[in-house]
Amino acid sequence: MAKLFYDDDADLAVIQGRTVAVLGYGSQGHAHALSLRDSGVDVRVGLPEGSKSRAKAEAEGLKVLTPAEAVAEANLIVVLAPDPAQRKLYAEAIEPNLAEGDALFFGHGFNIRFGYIKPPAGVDVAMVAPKGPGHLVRREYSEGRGVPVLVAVEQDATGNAWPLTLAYAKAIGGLRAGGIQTTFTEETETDLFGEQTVLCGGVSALIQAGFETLTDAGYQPEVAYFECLHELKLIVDLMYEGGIAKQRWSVSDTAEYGDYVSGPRIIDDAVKAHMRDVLSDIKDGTFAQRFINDQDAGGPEFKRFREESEQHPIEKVGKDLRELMAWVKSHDDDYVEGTAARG
Ligand SMILES: NC(=O)C1=CN([C@@H]2O[C@H](COP(=O)(O)OP(=O)(O)OC[C@H]3O[C@@H](n4cnc5c(N)ncnc54)[C@H](OP(=O)(O)O)[C@@H]3O)[C@@H](O)[C@H]2O)C=CC1
Ligand SMILES: CC[C@](O)(C(C)=O)C(=O)O
Ligand SMILES: [Mg+2]
Ligand SMILES: [Mg+2]
Repeated sequence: MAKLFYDDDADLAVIQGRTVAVLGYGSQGHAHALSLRDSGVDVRVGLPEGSKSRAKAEAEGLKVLTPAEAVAEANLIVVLAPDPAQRKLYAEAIEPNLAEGDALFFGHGFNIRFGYIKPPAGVDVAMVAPKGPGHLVRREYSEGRGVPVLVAVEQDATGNAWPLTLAYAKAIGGLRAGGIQTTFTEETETDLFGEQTVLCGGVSALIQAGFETLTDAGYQPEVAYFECLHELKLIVDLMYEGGIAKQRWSVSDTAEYGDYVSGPRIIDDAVKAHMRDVLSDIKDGTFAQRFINDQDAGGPEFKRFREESEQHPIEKVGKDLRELMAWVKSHDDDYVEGTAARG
């Protein structure tokens, strides 16, 4: 049985006594910085000179410094810059400014698991990894709820790493939903597997394949969009509330019977064999090395994938249809559609 933690298992005072540097102010960084501050924690944000995010953090009244200055001031540093940027950030701004007894926190275990960052012996090394996108981490916290977290301690140099990790998890709302004790290895491998095969890669490919199958057969793209993408949210909401069983309770018997008959024809043993191959590439570092090599070269493969996927016909028909539904809107003011906007 997994070891679970809830709000009563943590004491906010443990982190309220710390000086925290949040490095990065993107999806997770803004959520952690704002919720830590709302939980009474002394926060500064570390961003390079010229960073586009500086104005956003300053507009929230947060103190913004360079990463090196923020680390030097802090005794708890949380690394929430993009994973491929963390190795250089660590070497240039974190390592030279780390002091004995500091705590180094992560939101994902990638750089520790694959050895791109090797912290010194005298610091606590821990992780609070939300199981949800950062914008939802903040939205849920603000509405009195929370997104579950995985918590791990890689190195307990001070003997205080666990109470500190749980206090951090509580401060961002994670223990309202529950924290599960794990290791950097388990979090990294399962997180990469989940996002590649199910949550992001698997679902996106499944939606596109369904849309293409219907439109290739002559059905209207608008119908295919509602069938394969829009309604997915409504179906997943039922799964979120009551598991797959609740979804099967609400849909028609026709749909439920078709689910049993055709689901295994789509997700068959060949798909599971591909999943095992993906897991193998994750565990032996093949995926990590490919990602880091591409990023070190300026991300040519990543940019090409992003541009190609944004040209898929489902994006155009979806944009047009969403504009006709006033309640279907982006909750995130800084989200702009299109590669050009994201840079
Ligand atoms: N996205 C998510 O929901 C989740 C992410 N995680 C993990 O959280 C961590 C952060 O990911 P995510 O929030 O997606 O990251 P983002 O891509 O959203 O981070 C972008 C932010 O980092 C800043 N940044 C870029 N380079 C540096 C640098 N060298 N020093 C300081 N800041 C920098 C950017 O500044 P600028 O605006 O100037 O570009 C921007 O503020 C990763 O470890 C990730 O795996 C874990 C769970 C979910
Ligand atoms: C599912 C993608 C994720 O792992 C997440 C939001 O949990 C990520 O890396 O962004
Ligand atoms: Mg994840
Ligand atoms: Mg992830």
